[in-house]
Amino acid sequence: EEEEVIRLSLISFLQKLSPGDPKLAGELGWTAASDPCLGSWRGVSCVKGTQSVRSIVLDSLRLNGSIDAELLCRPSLLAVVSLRDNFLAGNLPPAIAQCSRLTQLYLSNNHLSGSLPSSLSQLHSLKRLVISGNSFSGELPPELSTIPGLVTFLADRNNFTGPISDFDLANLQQLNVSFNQLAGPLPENSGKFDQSNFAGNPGLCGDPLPEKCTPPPAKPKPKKLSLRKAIMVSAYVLLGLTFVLFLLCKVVRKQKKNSTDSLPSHKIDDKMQFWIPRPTKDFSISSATKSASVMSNSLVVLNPVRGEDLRLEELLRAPAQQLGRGRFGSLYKVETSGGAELVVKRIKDWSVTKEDFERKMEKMSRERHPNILPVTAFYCSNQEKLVVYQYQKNGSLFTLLHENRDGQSFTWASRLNVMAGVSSGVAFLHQSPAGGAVTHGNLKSSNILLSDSMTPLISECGLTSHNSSPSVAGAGDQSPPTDVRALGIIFLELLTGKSSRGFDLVQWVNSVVREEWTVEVFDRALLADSEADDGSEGRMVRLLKVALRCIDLSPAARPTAAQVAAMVEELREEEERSVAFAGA
Ligand SMILES: Nc1ncnc2c1ncn2[C@@H]1O[C@H](COP(=O)(O)OP(=O)(O)OP(=O)(O)O)[C@@H](O)[C@H]1O
Repeated sequence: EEEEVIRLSLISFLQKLSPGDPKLAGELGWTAASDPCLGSWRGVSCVKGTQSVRSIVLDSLRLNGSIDAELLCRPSLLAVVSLRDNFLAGNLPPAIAQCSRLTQLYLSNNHLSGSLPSSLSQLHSLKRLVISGNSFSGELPPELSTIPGLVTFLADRNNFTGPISDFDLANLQQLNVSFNQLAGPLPENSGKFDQSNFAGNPGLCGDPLPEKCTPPPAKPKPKKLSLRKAIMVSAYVLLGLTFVLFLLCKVVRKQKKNSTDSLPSHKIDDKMQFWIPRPTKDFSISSATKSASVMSNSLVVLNPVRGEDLRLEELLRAPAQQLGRGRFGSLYKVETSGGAELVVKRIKDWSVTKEDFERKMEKMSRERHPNILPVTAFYCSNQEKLVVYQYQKNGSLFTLLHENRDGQSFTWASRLNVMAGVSSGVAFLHQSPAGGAVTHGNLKSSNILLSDSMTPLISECGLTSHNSSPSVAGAGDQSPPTDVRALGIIFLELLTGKSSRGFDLVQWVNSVVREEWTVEVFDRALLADSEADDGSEGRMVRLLKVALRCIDLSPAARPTAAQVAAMVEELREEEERSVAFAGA
């Protein structure tokens, strides 16, 4: 009964959010006949193992209606509501206080107006309230700051007026009230925030703003003058913004052009083709055929594939599909006549000698680690260096994060497992006991593959030279701290859900963190993850800090991969304990 009431309430809530689009509920799978907790309701997740809705995330859906809080608050354990980047209008109804378990409320970038209901202060569990970019007006209710657990309050770009001197900032970790019409002295403790969080309020004064509050109030100026000033300031701001926008457009256009220029070969060609069809000076099909018997003897099989007698000749003749052409050569998917699916990396332009290469491959075959993709076989002559791996049908971490179209969610716990696995694999490479460390040199999310059981496997280990001699091309790139930096970027991709291809992820994360908007960097999918409890968010922030240390500009300041692995493992164990505890 109760469940049905909740279902119908939520459907009506959604209908009121999108009055112009009656089909939306159906499109999102919100039907009275289906269960919100069985995964068919998009944007809804439930408390693990229960029928209780925990979060509702309906960002960027062009919703243009209004919020009916009474309908929204029916599920008694509702903790997260996110309706960002829509066109919602009307006010935030006082009945929002009925969502008594609410911890996070995100309403930024809508057209909401009216004053904030003071009943918000009854939300004792509220931790984050984000209402930036709306048209809210009136005073900020000071009671809001008495919610003990409130750590984030972002209300920039609204029309709030009046004083905020009664605000208690002791517990707040993130605050932004910039670009409103607030006035008067700033509250105590404001100095712990950057002044940009108060900017754009001409009437505010006191630390950290440059305007001092001490001088007696100046004679009130005639209204006309201040209006003129305001118009002038707005004109300047508008002019500035237009200029910045213009620059941004240019940069984006340039980046787009660069990325298409430099990566045409990443397009996967579906046509099956013979994979060494082009006769080259040193190596042609005819020369390959002529010496095939010699060559088949020299394919070194390190990890036999069951039921297959792998021979070079067959590899060369098998139909192949080019998967990519990267910095270190081309990659082909090959299917043998016995049905084995393999990939062959054909290494090009590589300065390492045949002996070095063989030594490296054999060393890699002795050193096994659960997160390192083993080399199946390799071939090495003066003209060709080939490395054969098993094809991993679950693809790479890059694909899973950035090209996963079937909406299957990549949970916080699995991301944490990937981070633990990858850092442990890199630490192993760097410390490998069997004579000399190996640096990867080309670590990135497309080189992390996922096994059948979704275990992360680092591919292409030992393919780059770790010789630090400056005479080796690109050797400057190849040091353990460079791998650690790459590890940091992979962590950032996992935490933000954003790709670092054609996008300066590091710069973006740094800018968001500098503005003290830390939580805004996280992937929204993580927000909706029903298994991620309140403690998980703290662990996300700690991992973000680990990632930021990994990408420190000074290589000497970065932690070692082993230290990273230990930190991640600790967080992973904590997460497991908390899930076990919650389930108990
Ligand atoms: N063993 C494998 N199984 C399945 N897919 C793979 C395997 N190895 C690589 N891939 C995928 O094939 C694609 C092409 O790989 P390739 O190594 O050529 O590209 P890259 O990683 O971008 O370049 P590079 O490593 O040379 O810098 C990538 O998306 C990669 O994730």
